[in-house]
Amino acid sequence: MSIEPPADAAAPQRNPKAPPPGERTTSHYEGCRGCGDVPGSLRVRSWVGDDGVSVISRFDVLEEHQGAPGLLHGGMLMTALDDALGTAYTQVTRSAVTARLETDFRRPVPVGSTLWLRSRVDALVGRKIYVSGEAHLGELDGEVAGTARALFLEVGVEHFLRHGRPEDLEALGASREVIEAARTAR
Ligand SMILES: CCCCCCCCCCCC(=O)SCCNC(=O)CCNC(=O)[C@H](O)C(C)(C)COP(=O)(O)OP(=O)(O)OC[C@H]1O[C@@H](n2cnc3c(N)ncnc32)[C@H](O)[C@@H]1OP(=O)(O)O
Repeated sequence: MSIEPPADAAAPQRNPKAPPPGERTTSHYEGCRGCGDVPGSLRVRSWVGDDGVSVISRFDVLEEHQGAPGLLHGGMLMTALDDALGTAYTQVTRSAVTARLETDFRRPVPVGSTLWLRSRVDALVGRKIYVSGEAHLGELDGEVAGTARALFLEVGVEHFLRHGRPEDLEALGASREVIEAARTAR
């Protein structure tokens, strides 16, 4: 299935409720292994870019992220890119999940390096959010280590109620009534 946005797609507009340029974005979910502050998380941190739509993210590559000796695991890079792209869409629209993620691995990434990722929404068509990003070695205009394009699809809280574990919804601030309703519906 294609993730090429239609040529006539409207340019994405910044959500007026999104944080301003330069501000740190909040983790989209505290339990997230991409950006949450929990054991096993890649601890990707993101800030709103100067244009108010793109997002800059930082990923420090540690021992536990290795795939080949001394080098970052490709799946970890995909996780970081998924997370960064999944943060970029929050500048434009409400919750969404990754339907497709395409990644090109351009350079090996040594343990001990820092990756700086830049991501943005390219187009918004109905529920479809077309997002892309790059991971740069060492600095924001450093060598490109990987690139990604993704299609996210907007979903409502019912997606998480239907497919997730109701007890985890407490972390999202869902009320006891909502959680009980989710338990009953399963
Ligand atoms: C509370 C706050 C928490 C906020 C939490 C935020 C989470 C972000 C976390 C970081 C990112 C993640 O890890 S997210 C986790 C990983 N992803 C997932 O678990 C998603 C699993 N997949 C799904 O649940 C489903 O497949 C969906 C929701 C993605 C799509 O299902 P659907 O809603 O029924 O939509 P569907 O009818 O299939 O497709 C709608 C349109 O999109 C197109 N489409 C669908 N999939 C694809 C695809 N892979 N590639 C191309 N196109 C596609 C279809 O052709 C169709 O086009 P047309 O016919 O209309 O033209």
